Amino acid sequence: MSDDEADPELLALLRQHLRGKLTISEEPETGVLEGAEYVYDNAIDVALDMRSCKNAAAIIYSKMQEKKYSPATWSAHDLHPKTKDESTVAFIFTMDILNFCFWSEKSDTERFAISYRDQRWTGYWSLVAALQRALEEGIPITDSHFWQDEEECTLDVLKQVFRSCTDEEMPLLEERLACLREAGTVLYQKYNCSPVNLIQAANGSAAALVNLMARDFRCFRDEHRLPGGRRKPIRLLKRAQIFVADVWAAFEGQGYGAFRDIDKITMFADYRLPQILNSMGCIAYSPPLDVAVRQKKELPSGSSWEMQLRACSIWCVELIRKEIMRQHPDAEKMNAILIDFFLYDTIKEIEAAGQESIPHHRTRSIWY
Ligand SMILES: Nc1nc2c(c(CN[C@H]3C=C[C@H](O)[C@@H]3O)cn2[C@@H]2O[C@H](COP(=O)(O)O)[C@@H](O)[C@H]2O)c(=O)[nH]1
Repeated sequence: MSDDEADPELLALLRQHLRGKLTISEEPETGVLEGAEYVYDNAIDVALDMRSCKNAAAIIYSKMQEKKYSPATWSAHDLHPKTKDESTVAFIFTMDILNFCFWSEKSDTERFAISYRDQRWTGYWSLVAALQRALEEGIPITDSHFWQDEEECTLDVLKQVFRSCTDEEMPLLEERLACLREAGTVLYQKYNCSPVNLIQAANGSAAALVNLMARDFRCFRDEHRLPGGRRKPIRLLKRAQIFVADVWAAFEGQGYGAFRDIDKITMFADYRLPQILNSMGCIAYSPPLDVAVRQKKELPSGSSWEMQLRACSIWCVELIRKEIMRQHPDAEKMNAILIDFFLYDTIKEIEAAGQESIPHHRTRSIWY
C-alpha cells in the first residue's frame, strides 16, 4: 500500500467515530474485569457453570424485583447512616478502610460481637455498630485528624472502640490501626484531610476514584500477582470499589454519590460472595479446593486458590449481570453493585437460618 492510501480498517473506525457510533473512550478503566477474566481463563481449581449462571440470573432478577432492590436499600439498613452529608462520607470512608476479616472459628455465642442498641452484632455489622457506638460515646473515630494523633488514637482506644461482649477480640486490630494511620496521613498530604476532596478529585468518575485510591493508599491497593501467572498484578480492589458503591448507594446516585460510570464497578471479591455463588452452583471448586474449604483450612492471601476464588467470583457476577441484561434489556438501575449487595444480604439470611450448604473460605488479610 502506498503512503497516501490509508488503512481501510482505520478509515472505517474513523467514519464510525465521526458518526458518533464509536466513542473512543477517554474514560479510565480500573482493570479489575480484565484481570478477573485472565484468572478465569487460566483457572484450574475454580470453574463457572453456565447453566447455573443463567438460572441464577433469572432467580436473582425476580427476587430483586420482588424486594424492590435499589440504591435506597442501603440506607434502609438500621445501622447505616441516613444523612446525605459530609458526615456520612466520613463514616463510609472510615467503615471501608476497616471493612475486612470479621470471621471467627468460635461458636456463635463465643465469637467476637459488639453490643449496641440492645443487640449483639457480628461480622460486617459489628464494624458498623462499633463505629456508631464510638461516635455516640464522643470518640471522633471518623475524623482523619484523630487517626493521625498517636497520643489520642492508640491501640488501647481502638480496643475500646471495638470492645467485644464476648472474650474474643476483633481480629487484626493492629492492622486496622495501621490502615487508619496511613489513610489519615495520605488524606493530610493529598486531600486536605477530607475524603470529600478525594471523591471530588475523581470528577464524577467511579473508575477514576477507584484508581486514585489504589494509587495513593497502600491499604486500598488490593492487587496481587497470580502465582504461576503473568507478571502484571491482578487488580481486585475490593474495598476501594465497595467504598465507591457505598457512597453511590447512600447518596442514591446524587451529590457525592453521582458517578457517570458507576456501572464500571464490579462485584466485591470478599469471602461471602464465592460462598453463595458456589451454593447456587454458579462456581465449582476442584476436589482438593472443595475439601480445603469444607474443612475450613486457611487459604493464604495471594495464594493461587484464593486468587482463583476471588477473581472467578468477579467474572461470574459479570456473566450473571450480562445474562440479566439479555433477559431484561429494559432493566434500569441493574448493575454488579446491586446484584452483589443482594447476594451478600441473601447469604446473611441463609447464615441466620443455619442453612449454609458450604462454609465461606478462610483467609486472614486486610483486603476483604
Ligand atoms: N461482596 C460484598 N461483601 C460485603 C458486603 C458487605 C456489607 N454491605 C452492605 C451494604 C449494602 C449491602 O446491602 C450490605 O448490607 C460486607 N461485605 C464483606 O463481607 C465480609 C463480611 O461478611 P460477614 O463477616 O459474614 O459479615 C467482609 O469481607 C466484608 O467486607 C457486600 O454488600 N458485598
